[in-house]
Amino acid sequence: MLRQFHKMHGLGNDFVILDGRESPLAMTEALARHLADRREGIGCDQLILLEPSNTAELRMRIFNADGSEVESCGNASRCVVKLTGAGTIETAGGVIHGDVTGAEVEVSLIEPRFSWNEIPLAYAMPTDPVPMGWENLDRPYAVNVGNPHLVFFVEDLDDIDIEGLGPAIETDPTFPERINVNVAEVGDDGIRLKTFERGAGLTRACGTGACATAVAAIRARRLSSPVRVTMPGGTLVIAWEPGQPVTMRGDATHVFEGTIDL
Ligand SMILES: N[C@@H](CCC[C@H](N)C(=O)O)C(=O)O
Repeated sequence: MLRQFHKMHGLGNDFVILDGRESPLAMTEALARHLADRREGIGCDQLILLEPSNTAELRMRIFNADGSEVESCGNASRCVVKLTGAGTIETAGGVIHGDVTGAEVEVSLIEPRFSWNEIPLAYAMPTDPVPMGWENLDRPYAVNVGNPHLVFFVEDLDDIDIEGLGPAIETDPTFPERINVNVAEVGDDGIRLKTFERGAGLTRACGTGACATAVAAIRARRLSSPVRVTMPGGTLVIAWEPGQPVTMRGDATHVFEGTIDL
């Protein structure tokens, strides 16, 4: 069965996007993993499947490169807004609102959540910060912006072996649904950030990670909104006021389209 796909990225966080709105596609963990494979498939950090929605203009399902289906993806939602023109997108993590503003795309995610059972954590404990540590990373802030994030603030981002520490933190039993791991350095110009993504590893940028990190910094009164978050792939501008959804603005790039035999 031949299917058309689009390859897009947001700041180097890359996606294969399949449109199942008119001809449905039964996605499995194994098929998602195969398509995401950079040697034997097309290659991406996340596979995105578009489907019809009863509550928004379309539904977006998100599969990490390891095949796991997850709730939200900030960079992919900007790409889907750019590709389809949709102003509302249903995800398992809530409805996302989007708007193209010149070369950039702005999306508004859900109102962030902070309770231990909303992250979720395995046990009742504080989340601002979580009283835990892993080697030279400790006392992270836990934030759910549709998907679960930990945010570690450090003095020097370049001192941290995030690829070495990421897997143990992501899969720690404290996080029953695993977790995305963000390491952030606050500076005069905003935040420098690296994210070890659940199910995908170190990526060049993570939109929900940038949102969770900016929200944690604003809550801790280290910065005020809007916040520039610079990742290896580029910069996003994140805005948030307590009690409101968090918004993100940045590039979304179409790379190519093609056909694959499934
Ligand atoms: N790259 C994404 C987040 C993708 C999902 C994440 N790895 C998870 O498992 O929750 C983004 O731009 O937000």
